[in-house]
Amino acid sequence: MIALSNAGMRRGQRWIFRNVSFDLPDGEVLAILGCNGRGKTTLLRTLLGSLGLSEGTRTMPSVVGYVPQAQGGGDQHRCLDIVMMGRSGRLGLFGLPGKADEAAALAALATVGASQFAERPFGHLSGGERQIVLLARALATEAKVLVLDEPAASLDLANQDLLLGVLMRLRQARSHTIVFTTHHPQHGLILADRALMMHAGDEILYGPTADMMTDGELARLYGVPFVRHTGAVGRPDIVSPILGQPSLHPKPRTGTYIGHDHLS
Ligand SMILES: Nc1ncnc2c1ncn2[C@@H]1O[C@H](COP(=O)(O)OP(=O)(O)OP(=O)(O)O)[C@@H](O)[C@H]1O
Repeated sequence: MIALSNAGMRRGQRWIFRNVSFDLPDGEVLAILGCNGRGKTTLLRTLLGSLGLSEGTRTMPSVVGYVPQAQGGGDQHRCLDIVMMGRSGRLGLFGLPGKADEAAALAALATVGASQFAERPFGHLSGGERQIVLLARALATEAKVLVLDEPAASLDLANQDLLLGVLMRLRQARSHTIVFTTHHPQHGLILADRALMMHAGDEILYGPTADMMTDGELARLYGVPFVRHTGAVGRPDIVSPILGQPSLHPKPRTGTYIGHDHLS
């Protein structure tokens, strides 16, 4: 089980989030939703332990597979090397990766459908391709908990489908406990057993996805009304068996980006 209890994180005088409590059973998937700047990445980083909590407690295993938001660099490293870095936690202090580690890294690349990238420099890949390779690195850790920060953010529809397919298979196998943040509500509906919704004013809702991610709650979260389609064949919005059921769309409206500066 992974958990936060009455967790809060403050930067200076400003609370980034407060009153966050959840306990996610082994093998389940949690989606974290909220508007830009609501504190999702900060929450993940406190869950990972790379940022300390200002209040409350966390329960996490020591080894976690982490997929960060889009990452640059890596011109000097083949994708295989990047994925092999996921093995470092399994090596001793001065240990060097061996054939078994290379085999595990190649298997992880195959799992995400990215074997063709093994010899290519990581820095030469597109943002979406890098995201897929970073998922392979997380799988290569053999950690039972995966934490993904907006994993589909820079992926085109085909690669979203690929990524969701991999995560769906992990979910079906119940082999991993998975936490991910997303701006795609339909990804939460497709994948997650539970949802944590970060509303304005430190209002946190947590529970089974079907109870949390209602049209009304989503509309309240994002400040836009939602229309839900449930798998009608031939609709232009139905793009794949995975992405298409169900799909959610904000009702068309005029206007531009809305900021959500909810914090004092
Ligand atoms: N190092 C920092 N110092 C001070 N404030 C920070 C720092 N990092 C993030 N913040 C602030 O914390 C708030 C939450 O940021 P965070 O990145 O966690 O939000 P988010 O929900 O992940 O946003 P997005 O959906 O846009 O990725 C933001 O207002 C941000 O400006």
